[in-house]
Amino acid sequence: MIYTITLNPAMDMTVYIDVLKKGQVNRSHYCLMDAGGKGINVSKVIKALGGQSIALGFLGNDNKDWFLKYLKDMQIDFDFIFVDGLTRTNIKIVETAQKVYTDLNQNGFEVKKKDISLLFEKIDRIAKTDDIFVLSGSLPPGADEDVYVELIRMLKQKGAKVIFDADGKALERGIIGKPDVIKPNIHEFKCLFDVDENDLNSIVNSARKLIENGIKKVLISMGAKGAVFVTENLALFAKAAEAKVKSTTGAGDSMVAAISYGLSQNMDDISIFKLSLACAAAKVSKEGVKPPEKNKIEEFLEKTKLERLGE
Ligand SMILES: Nc1ncnc2c1ncn2[C@@H]1O[C@H](COP(=O)(O)OP(=O)(O)O)[C@@H](O)[C@H]1O
Ligand SMILES: O=P(O)(O)OC[C@H]1O[C@](O)(COP(=O)(O)O)[C@@H](O)[C@@H]1O
Repeated sequence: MIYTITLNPAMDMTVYIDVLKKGQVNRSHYCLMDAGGKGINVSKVIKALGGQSIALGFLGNDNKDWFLKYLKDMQIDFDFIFVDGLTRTNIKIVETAQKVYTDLNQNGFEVKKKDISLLFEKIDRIAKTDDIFVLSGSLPPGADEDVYVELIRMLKQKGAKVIFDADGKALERGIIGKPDVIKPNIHEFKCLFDVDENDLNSIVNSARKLIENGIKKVLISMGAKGAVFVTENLALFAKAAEAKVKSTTGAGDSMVAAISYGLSQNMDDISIFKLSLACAAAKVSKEGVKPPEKNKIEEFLEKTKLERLGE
């Protein structure tokens, strides 16, 4: 089974506006609301691919009804721990004139020690050998910065596979637990290594250091510039597919969904990378944080071209 863990979910409000004028009253001509947060988006795209996952993590008690209905309508299974307060609302501003995408993410509800204990107990109870766990997104206030490394160690001890996607300190600490796969975007990767984002070889060399330390696969996404995938035996690059971009939110999560689905289907690394690129391209073609359709993913899959690096 694939489990996604979202410790800091979000209601994503995507606001479409021609141009955002700072310091003025702005009026949006179109607005969409989606249940989001990294693992939740991963679960949505796994569903679109025809797979199954269970969404775990925390959810705020005060606005849980809307969130749960959204997931039920999408036929996504979940088993959350409810905490005091509201699940945050994250605002995604799409400026249609210049195609500028701006995110305004909140901190989120505060979790208590007892919430964290319940999470560890639940995961300890659930996790079995060969399960796939996706751990992704920011840590909510109150969560110790070592929560991810501890979860990863526990899951690996049980023989589960771990895919990890986080930012800043959470990423820095989390990789100490040696997750099987990580998917930083280039900005997150640059917090780990001082690389020149235009020099693909320097990115590959740095990713190899993580592989030497026990991480098996590293996918570095680079927005509109494409992505690099490094494993023990491979280093690949692909340009981003030409897509009519309607929202970039959830593009990275779609790649994580493709990796977890691919691993669950025993796909080889090349197929996993291609599927990641196709899912991301199909996602950016959708408005708000709606998951892509399977036929769109398949269309992009046919067009995906890879280049080998470092040979
Ligand atoms: N503006 C864009 N145009 C085309 N593809 C994009 C665009 N933004 C993202 N993508 C695709 O989505 C992938 C993930 O996007 P990225 O922004 O790097 O991840 P994250 O959402 O984690 O920050 C990219 O590698 C690319 O394939
Ligand atoms: O937990 P964080 O880092 O604040 O990120 C949460 C945000 O990221 C998203 O999961 C989108 O992530 P990506 O664009 O990186 O795929 C949103 O749904 C959510 O608002």
